[in-house]
Amino acid sequence: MDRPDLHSAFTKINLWKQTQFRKIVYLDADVVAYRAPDELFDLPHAFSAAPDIGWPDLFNTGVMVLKPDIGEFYALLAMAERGISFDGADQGLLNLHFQNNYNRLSFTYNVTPSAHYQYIPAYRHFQAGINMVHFIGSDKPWFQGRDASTGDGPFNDMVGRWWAVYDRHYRRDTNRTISATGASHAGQSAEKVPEIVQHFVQGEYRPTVPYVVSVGQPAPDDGSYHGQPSYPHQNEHNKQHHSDHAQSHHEPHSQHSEGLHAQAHQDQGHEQQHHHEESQTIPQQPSWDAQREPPPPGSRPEAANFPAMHYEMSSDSAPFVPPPRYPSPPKNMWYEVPKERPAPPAAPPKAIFPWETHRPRVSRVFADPPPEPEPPVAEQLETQAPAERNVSDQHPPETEPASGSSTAGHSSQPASYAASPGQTPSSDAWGSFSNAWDAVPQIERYVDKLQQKHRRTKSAGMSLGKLPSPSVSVGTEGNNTGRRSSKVTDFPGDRPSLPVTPAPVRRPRFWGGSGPGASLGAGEDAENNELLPAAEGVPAQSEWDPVAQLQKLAQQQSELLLQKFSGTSNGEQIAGGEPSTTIGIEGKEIPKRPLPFGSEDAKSPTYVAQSPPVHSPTPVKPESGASLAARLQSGHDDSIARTDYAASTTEMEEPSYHGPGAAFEKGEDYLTQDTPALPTEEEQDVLDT
Ligand SMILES: O=c1ccn([C@@H]2O[C@H](COP(=O)(O)OP(=O)(O)O[C@H]3O[C@H](CO)[C@@H](O)[C@H](O)[C@H]3O)[C@@H](O)[C@H]2O)c(=O)[nH]1
Ligand SMILES: [Mn+2]
Repeated sequence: MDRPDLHSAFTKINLWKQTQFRKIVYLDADVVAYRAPDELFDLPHAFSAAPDIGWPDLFNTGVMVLKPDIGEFYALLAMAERGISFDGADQGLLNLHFQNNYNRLSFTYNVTPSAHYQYIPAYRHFQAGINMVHFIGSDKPWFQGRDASTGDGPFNDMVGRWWAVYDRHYRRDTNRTISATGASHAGQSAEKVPEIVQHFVQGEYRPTVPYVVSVGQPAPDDGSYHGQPSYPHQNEHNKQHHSDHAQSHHEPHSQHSEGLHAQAHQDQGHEQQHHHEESQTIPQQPSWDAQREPPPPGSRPEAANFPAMHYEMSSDSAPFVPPPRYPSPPKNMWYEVPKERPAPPAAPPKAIFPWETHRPRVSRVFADPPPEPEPPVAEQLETQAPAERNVSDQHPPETEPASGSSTAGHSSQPASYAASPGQTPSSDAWGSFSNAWDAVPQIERYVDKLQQKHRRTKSAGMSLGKLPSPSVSVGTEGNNTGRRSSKVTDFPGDRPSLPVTPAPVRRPRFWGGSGPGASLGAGEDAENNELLPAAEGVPAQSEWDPVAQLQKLAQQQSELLLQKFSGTSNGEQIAGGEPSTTIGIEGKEIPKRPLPFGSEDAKSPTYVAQSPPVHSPTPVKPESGASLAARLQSGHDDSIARTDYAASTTEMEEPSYHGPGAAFEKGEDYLTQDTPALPTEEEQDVLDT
């Protein structure tokens, strides 16, 4: 940050080893307290801090409430020794350590003004509740001098408060007469401002603007600062300040019941307590200008209802003597030093399917998309993976293989497309766009011929483009048998009228896995279905009992097949290069075998009984919502990822603890394996020598 002045900021971690204290409220030296934030000591949290204005996901380390903890200390020390901090100072270190596991304090405990503060309405809204102000950055008020921050605005308001505190403690008008009644300051003038103060408060001792004696402002008798500035420009400043702060500096809980009388609150002399230097005005009442008039007769005593808390600066002049030694790290302490930067995003997943690496480049653009996509080119077909073919009856032709493509090689021309009449776009589709080929009569004739052929094929009851039955795939694409055979809802003939594909859903693995019985009605289709809209007329998922439907289908299929294949053997020939299409289909009946062990009573997770309420999916293995959620989030568990959570009403439990790491999970033990503890001091000595 180019802040060499922060060279010692890491020493803040010593706060955590002050275990003689139950709780520490730490304030940066550049914090000014508008009131004493006593309540912070009662926070139950181990660590609290307020958001940082520069990056509000972070906390600012200028105000911290912490429970000293020797374990935390050694953890922080381990980081500090490695220089782990994204800003080179304590804020970068502590934010890495506590990350999001901190109790967020209200911003009013660490209001960090800046000269370019944008959110003035918020400041105006909340300013009455400000507890502490923190002058972050290198431009501290004492370097800038009091002339640097005059005028209206939140920043100058707050800088003015800092000077008010400064003046109360250090103002010595040695060579300046502040007012006509300056004689009352004679006693003070004799005192010397400590050199160190003069050194730091450069703005005060090397003023850029000559001070002008102000006449006519009565100086307070006790010499304390009463918000009545002594210099003309300060007067200006404070008048604005005054009006800005109307009704703004009441101590939040104090009752000003006698509000009928505007009051000038006497400052209590301690900045931590009450800064009612400004005359308070109650807006609905005619205001009394404390600077010009005496208090109205009969007004109540000023500040009569203020709490009588009193804070003294410590008068203990004994220097701090650290204890001879601090406790060693706790036994079995396990601490994983957090990574300074988040891990770089994982590389894109490795390509599995051929089309991921050989994706054809899109070269044609149509102004209006045709009703049906253009036919695929042969090269594309050859790279189609079998898994995609399973849904050839649902995918647009673009991603759909022609059946002929399985006999790869002869399909490097449009003919291969036409060999799949099932996918020939309608003539309407062709009419909606044109290309150079349309003018070539030979091509037109060729297409006509194909279409005739297609019609014949159709009438013969064979749909060439459809997926073969399980046994077919054995004959055509041996290595893909497993995948293709999982499809039981494809029929060599017309599709049955039964609704077989309900609204697209994800299905869990246990329903559709690779086991022989489990392949019924699931498999890859579920994934592919996701991309597709629900078909019209298809029943809602909730009404669809796959077990019943599949049995019905199995029966219908056998009947259908028996019917078809008893008479139309030429269907195979028309199939164009797939002579084995029907072999094995006959007599192939989906057996009524039992469901896989353990899932006998299982309903499809997407099947919902007709009676409310809706139930969540029934996993094979019962699992708590929280761990489900965790696995779901991690994205590692495929079976979870495929579960239909949209239908689930399971309440996801929020983890109750966000500790720094798994080893610190609440209620759990440390990792079973011991990580070597930090060396003891004796060991360190040996190591050092
Ligand atoms: O010579 C020094 C310098 C700093 N400090 C102490 O260290 C604190 C931090 O320095 P400061 O100048 O206040 O830093 P900020 O400008 O407030 O910068 C931000 O960044 C710092 C480094 O991360 C954090 O310590 C601060 O809390 C955070 O507000 C000071 O308040 C002092 O308490 C000293 O005691 N002596
Ligand atoms: Mn600071």
